[in-house]
Amino acid sequence: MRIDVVTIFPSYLQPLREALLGRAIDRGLLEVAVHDLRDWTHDVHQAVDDSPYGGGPGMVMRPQVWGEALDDVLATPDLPARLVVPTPAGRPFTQATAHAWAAEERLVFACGRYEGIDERVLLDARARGITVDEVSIGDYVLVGGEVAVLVMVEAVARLLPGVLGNPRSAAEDSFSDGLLEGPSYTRPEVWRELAVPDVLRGGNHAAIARWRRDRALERTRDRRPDLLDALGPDALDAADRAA
Ligand SMILES: N#Cc1c(-c2ccc3cc[nH]c3c2)n[nH]c1N
Repeated sequence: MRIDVVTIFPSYLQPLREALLGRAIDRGLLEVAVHDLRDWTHDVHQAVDDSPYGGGPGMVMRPQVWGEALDDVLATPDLPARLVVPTPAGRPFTQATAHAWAAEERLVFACGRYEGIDERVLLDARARGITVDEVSIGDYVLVGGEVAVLVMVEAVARLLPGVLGNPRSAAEDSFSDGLLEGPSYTRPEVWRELAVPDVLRGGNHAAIARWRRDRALERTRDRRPDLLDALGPDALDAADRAA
């Protein structure tokens, strides 16, 4: 997968080259290119924003600069691409989104700042046949799109074949079966007088699977009842309903 990020703060994306993702890049599983939006300005001040039509607080990012940047970035390399624009006004970015995007050849992320990007940039891209996704990583407001891109790139990249050491991790993590993951334990057996649940040390794999499912159901019921509602009535069997 090829990922391009356009931003006025390229250094914000440096964490993508650390740890697991850095190793995935080094192994050629992922290609990441970060572009400084100011490279497409032509004035001495390298202006990327201007006052909003209609008034209001803050500034809006100029369409000319974004248009030229996306023209170049989307054309090189010329791969089928999905343009992703993080925004608090976007559709929710979920694990399902991450799975869908993991199948893409290329993702191009446009990081807004200030009050966002002039709407015509998105309209123009769509008019030229580019798939444009306006997405939000949560119901809170950030200062710019860069942090959201870090979140989304990590969520997508970890699903790419070979990136995670154990592919079962992605298959069994939270949301994979519609539920939150239950609690995890490791050695020692007892720590500060707190013992690991006996079932996990017993070796009965069916009992362990049942216990883990029950803990996941309890946690989901307690913290995210909306996920249970989304599962629908047939998703839970009698044992689940008894949990
Ligand atoms: N995704 C996302 C966001 C944002 C966000 C994204 C882009 C910009 C550009 C200026 N301010 C921004 C906030 N805030 N909260 C979210 N869940």
